[in-house]
Amino acid sequence: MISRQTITHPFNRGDYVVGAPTPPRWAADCPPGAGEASLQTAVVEVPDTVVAELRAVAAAVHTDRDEVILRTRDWWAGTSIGETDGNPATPDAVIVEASDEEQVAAVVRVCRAHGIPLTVSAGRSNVLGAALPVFGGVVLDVCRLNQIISFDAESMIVEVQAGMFGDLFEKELQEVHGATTGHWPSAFAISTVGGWAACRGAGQLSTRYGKIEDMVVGLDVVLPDGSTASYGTYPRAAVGPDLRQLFIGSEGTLGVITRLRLRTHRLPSYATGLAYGFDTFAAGLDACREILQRGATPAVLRLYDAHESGTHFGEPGTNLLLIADEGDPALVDAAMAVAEEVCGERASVTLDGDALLARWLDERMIVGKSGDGFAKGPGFVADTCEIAGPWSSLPAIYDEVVAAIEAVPGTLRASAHQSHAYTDGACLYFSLRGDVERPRRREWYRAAWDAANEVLIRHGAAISHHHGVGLLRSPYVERSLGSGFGTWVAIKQALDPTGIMNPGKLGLPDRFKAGTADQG
Ligand SMILES: Cc1cc2nc3c(=O)[nH]c(=O)nc-3n(C[C@H](O)[C@H](O)[C@H](O)COP(=O)(O)OP(=O)(O)OC[C@H]3O[C@@H](n4cnc5c(N)ncnc54)[C@H](O)[C@@H]3O)c2cc1C
Repeated sequence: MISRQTITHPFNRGDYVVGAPTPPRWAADCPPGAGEASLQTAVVEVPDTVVAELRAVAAAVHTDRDEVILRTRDWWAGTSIGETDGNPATPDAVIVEASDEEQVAAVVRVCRAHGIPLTVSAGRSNVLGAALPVFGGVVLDVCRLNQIISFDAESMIVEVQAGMFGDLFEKELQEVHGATTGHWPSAFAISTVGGWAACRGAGQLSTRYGKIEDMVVGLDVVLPDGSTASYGTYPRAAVGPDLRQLFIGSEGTLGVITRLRLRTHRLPSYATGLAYGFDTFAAGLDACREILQRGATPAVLRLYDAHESGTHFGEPGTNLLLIADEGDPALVDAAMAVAEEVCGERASVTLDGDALLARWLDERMIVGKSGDGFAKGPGFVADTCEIAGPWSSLPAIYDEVVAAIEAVPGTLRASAHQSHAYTDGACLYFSLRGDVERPRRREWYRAAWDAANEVLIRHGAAISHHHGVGLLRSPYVERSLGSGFGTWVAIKQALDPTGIMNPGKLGLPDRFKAGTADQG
């Protein structure tokens, strides 16, 4: 029901490009700037002879500066800050489009042979600068790898190429095969299946269906040496560590994902919803914990703090919890009965679940809501920061992150909702907005992120739950991983000894010019 609605509801109100990257909102009024690069230093130029080699093996190659600017823009706030001042993020690169796995491998081999940085690019919907070629080189666009290859109806496994956009993928999966992945990131129509895996993403119904790492049965990867490896065709294994998980979340630093095998589910036709209000955010979190720990996994379990209850639902006086489930009626009704019992004991008010679910269903894929309710002056910046921690720490993390961001001069407001829940903890999705003198936007932005991450690292929380790291969170990775960081560096060195794959990202040391790229 909720999954079906995702492809039948007109979420595309003329603002998504179908089957190709959708430019970020601000780009509509922002032609390519002629100023200096804002996020690129120590550029590795691609010699004409190498461009010729690339033309010989790939579907298309683009070198025009304006085209490079337009084809590298992403949805990161840090990119928009420079671009909207006429300083393009990464104007110096060569864009290479590949249309099949052999072309991907050939492009990787050319880059490897010449020591040229290679950054994979798909929907460019990431909010971290993850696909920006901060050291120039080659940007490998994989959006032409866009077909469903096969569907195993008995095992309910779909095999799909990595560059297929989410809306087209699910439409075919639902209409032709009667199945769904249940993976509904808010940006599902402007992102690709490979991008979901590369960033370790989460959909809105993850409490029922899991995150993308729970859905991947197998994947094919072109490794940094240009060879191809295939990982996994089975539900579980005990043949050493799970190598599939190495590439899920690797953000293009370990190879190019070309194909994925995903588990799918029967399309549900039954769904129901409930909504409650709580006096405090902590009381709402406690209800979520109890629902999960009693064994219920309602697909939607979203708790909004008082600010977001007001801006998203017109209920400012409470902390609103929206609960909904879809699937076999026997299971859905049982899960909802548990939720009703738990909230009946803890909530201060019962709200109109049907009406609030209908409102959420109508608006859930509309992008850019974190800035809702604020006058957007020339120095306005809005962003989101999703994290995960155990239930025992979440109320303190919520209070302290909000306080830390709001203590940064120029902050208008920080707020949060709980969006993905587990038996042991949950994801808190913070929104931060600032309004400062225009030249101070980047300074405010980094100070707000630094302040939030100090709290997260002190509490041992995951500094990202599903957006990933990219350029934005790179400065925090070493402290966040602590004694495990050395393992991560060793894996990178083993798989990519020449360091060509997406340098400057995921907190890894890079050989091009360590630490010089402005990290937004
Ligand atoms: C408004 C909005 C809402 C969002 N909501 C959600 C949400 O609900 N849940 C969620 O998880 N995310 C969300 N995102 C973030 C974003 O959509 C995801 O991270 C998405 O998975 C990125 O996919 P993409 O195809 O756009 O990848 P890109 O942005 O093109 O790339 C992202 C990173 O993955 C790498 N990469 C991409 N494809 C491959 C590949 N085939 N092989 C190797 N590396 C690759 C790139 O090099 C880069 O490092 C949202 C973004 C926006 C703008």
